[in-house]
Amino acid sequence: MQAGLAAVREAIGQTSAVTDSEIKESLWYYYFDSDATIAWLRKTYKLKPKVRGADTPFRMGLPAIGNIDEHEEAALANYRHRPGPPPSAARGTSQPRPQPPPATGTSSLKSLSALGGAAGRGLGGLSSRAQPGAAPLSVVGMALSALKARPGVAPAATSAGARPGGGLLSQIGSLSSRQPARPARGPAPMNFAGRQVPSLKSMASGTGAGRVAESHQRQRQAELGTGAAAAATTTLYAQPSALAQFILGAGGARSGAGSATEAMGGLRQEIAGLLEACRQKSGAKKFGFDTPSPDDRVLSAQGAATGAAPGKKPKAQPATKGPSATEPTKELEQLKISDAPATPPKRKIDVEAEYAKTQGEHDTLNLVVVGHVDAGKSTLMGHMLYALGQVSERALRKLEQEAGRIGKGSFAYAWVLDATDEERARGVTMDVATGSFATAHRRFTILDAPGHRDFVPNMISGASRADVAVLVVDASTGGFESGFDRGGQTREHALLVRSLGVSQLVVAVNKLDMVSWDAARYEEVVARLGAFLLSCGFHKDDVRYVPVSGLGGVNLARRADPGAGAAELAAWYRDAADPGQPGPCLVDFLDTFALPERAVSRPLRVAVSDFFKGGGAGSVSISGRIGQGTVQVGERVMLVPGGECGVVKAIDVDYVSASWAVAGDAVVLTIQGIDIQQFAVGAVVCAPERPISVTARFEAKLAVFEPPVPITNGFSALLHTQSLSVPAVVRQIIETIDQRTGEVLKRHPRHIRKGTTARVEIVTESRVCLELFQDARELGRVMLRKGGETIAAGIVTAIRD
Ligand SMILES: Nc1nc2c(ncn2[C@@H]2O[C@H](COP(=O)(O)OP(=O)(O)OP(=O)(O)O)[C@@H](O)[C@H]2O)c(=O)[nH]1
Repeated sequence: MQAGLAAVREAIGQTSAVTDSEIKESLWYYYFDSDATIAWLRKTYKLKPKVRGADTPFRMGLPAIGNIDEHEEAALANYRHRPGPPPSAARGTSQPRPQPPPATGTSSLKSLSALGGAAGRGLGGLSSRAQPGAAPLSVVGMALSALKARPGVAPAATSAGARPGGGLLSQIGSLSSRQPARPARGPAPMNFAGRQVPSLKSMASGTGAGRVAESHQRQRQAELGTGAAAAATTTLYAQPSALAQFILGAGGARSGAGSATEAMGGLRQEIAGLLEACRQKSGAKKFGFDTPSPDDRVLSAQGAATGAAPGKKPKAQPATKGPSATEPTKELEQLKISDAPATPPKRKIDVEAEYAKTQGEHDTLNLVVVGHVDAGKSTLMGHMLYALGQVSERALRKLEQEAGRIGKGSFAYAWVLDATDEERARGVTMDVATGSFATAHRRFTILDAPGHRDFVPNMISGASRADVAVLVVDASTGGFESGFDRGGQTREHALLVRSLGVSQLVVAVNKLDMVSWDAARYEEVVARLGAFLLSCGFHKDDVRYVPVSGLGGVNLARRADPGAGAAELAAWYRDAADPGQPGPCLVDFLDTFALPERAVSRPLRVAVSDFFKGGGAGSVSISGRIGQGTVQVGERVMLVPGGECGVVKAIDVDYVSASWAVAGDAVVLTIQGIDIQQFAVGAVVCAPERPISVTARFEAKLAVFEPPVPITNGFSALLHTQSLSVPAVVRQIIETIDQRTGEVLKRHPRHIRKGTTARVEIVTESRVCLELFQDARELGRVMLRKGGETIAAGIVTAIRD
């Protein structure tokens, strides 16, 4: 603690704004991660870094990742820990505490079910895969909605800030109970390699984080080879924790691994002694091994079921006939290492065949809604859902009353999607909200992304799950300009969605009521945006423009909407094919989006965008989008990193329980058999026979946008992939490339500037799940951000380490 205090003090300087006890408390809260503590303190107390980058230590043998600025620090603090308030915030200290970092970095699945509309009841098209007898809104979906909708409740993390009661035992209890309580909402504490640090308890018991350490250790041993295995084993143990020091005494804590092991041995003996005393007191008999064990009984029952002689185990081979320790068996000799992928196990349902039967029957598209802050995204979507009958009249009236009560009446429609208290009080979307609706030929899952620049990482998380996008622009005087000019999110969001593989876009030119439905203003916005979107890589034919008013509900769900302003619009906005008719509305355009091809035959990949305890004891529910492959109830899946396997107990597709799901579906998977501490945002649920690669060094082809300074070797930035962000360094610029021809322009240039395409080698601070773009498009895309701006985006071309 003292060392951590000194390090943090050193980094933030001798300021009287932060007391030692606050630093200690923050350190404790962040599990002694000095980086996160420093980032949080700086952000909260608005402290300037003493020496830029001095507190960002050298990790994993990479070039020092310096120059991380406050945006990145804040983003990192959020992404690494996604914290709730530090314990003292909940306890109530004498001094008013600043607000903790917001819990961002997750997508929030805000169900529309609570609104009483059809959304919560689910839509057609899933009937063929619905679980027999399934409730329309599954338990998981409802639990999820209830948990997320509850104000200020972070699922499964409610005890994190609880003040332990008095007494030594309760304090010890609280020490151990804090650890599992937090990861329900966020990842387990990480060491410098981004790996989960095992607690003493779990190391001793071989459960939870202990298993993480073991599996990482195994992985590390495999990486290093047998010779280095012993060294790897010792280096993986961290300093004894406060709990360890308490149990083992200060000597044990001080004197390193050897005496800690001895002390553990002593502790085990004491525990064994205590157990024996308990056994004697309770009168329980020691198991003598002269009667059938519980295992024997199970085997015997299985034998009976399969027709084998009940109670008989398979006969052991006489020792003389068996192979000696040095003599390989024939079977062993025949074993060969093969490059061919392992054959996937036989599954109960032929999901591909089932999917083929349902194709065309209301295909689902994931629709991300993006645009500058306050462009009117949530209002537009909320009003459209209401117009489509997804939100009941009663629910809307309630929202109007509630919004009016705090003087935010104009946000009533936005509140359909902005469901948290903080979002409503601030009038700003902070997290990705989801909902679903159907048009005549399509089903949509909405991902309403935040527009504020502070929440761009959340926007990336939403957009990385999208097939198609709606870009909302504010056409009011000055409104369009503030979003479109440098620093506005209209440009950044458009670039990001395109870089994330979205090629079909509808631009909703919103708030036209504020310029009296001026056709010239509409044309001006379309012309300026059109040129920019082409430069982002959108094809002219894949971009549609629609004049609307989200607040007035004009031109959203019907062409001839009766809303105020509809007549003015109809005066100049006509159907190109039939000028006698008003022009197409927003829903008309959404209904004509082409369906992207789904990679159903590829190995399963679901990037975890959120996770929580749910679905019964020992189960964890994860939300995410199936990037590729298929999944069915009862199937074995692997979580990477970690490599632990579990079984899928339940699947929810758009809040409806289903027995299978395919690439493109936004799902909640309930998985049994993997400890919650293994889960983290950015982990990937995979097919066990073809897991995704985990890397800290790879090559990417990058398109450079507008970096504040040219990118050189050693340039540091934040790397974003799916819902994950991690510090990274451009280790080497390999070559610049002609974007059109692919021809190499220059090898090893000293820097790359705006508009360049280049192949670079990137190293990341911790290992991330990535795949070659050619193998898995979803997980083969990366983005670099610095100073709160996206500076480059690209695809993974080679995995090095
Ligand atoms: N006059 C007018 N006001 C609108 C319109 N659409 C939205 N607004 C107002 O614009 C403000 C912002 O609306 P939101 O829907 O919260 O904007 P947003 O883009 O979702 O905001 P973030 O998600 O926080 O970026 C609210 O006061 C709305 O009432 C419109 O068509 N006309």
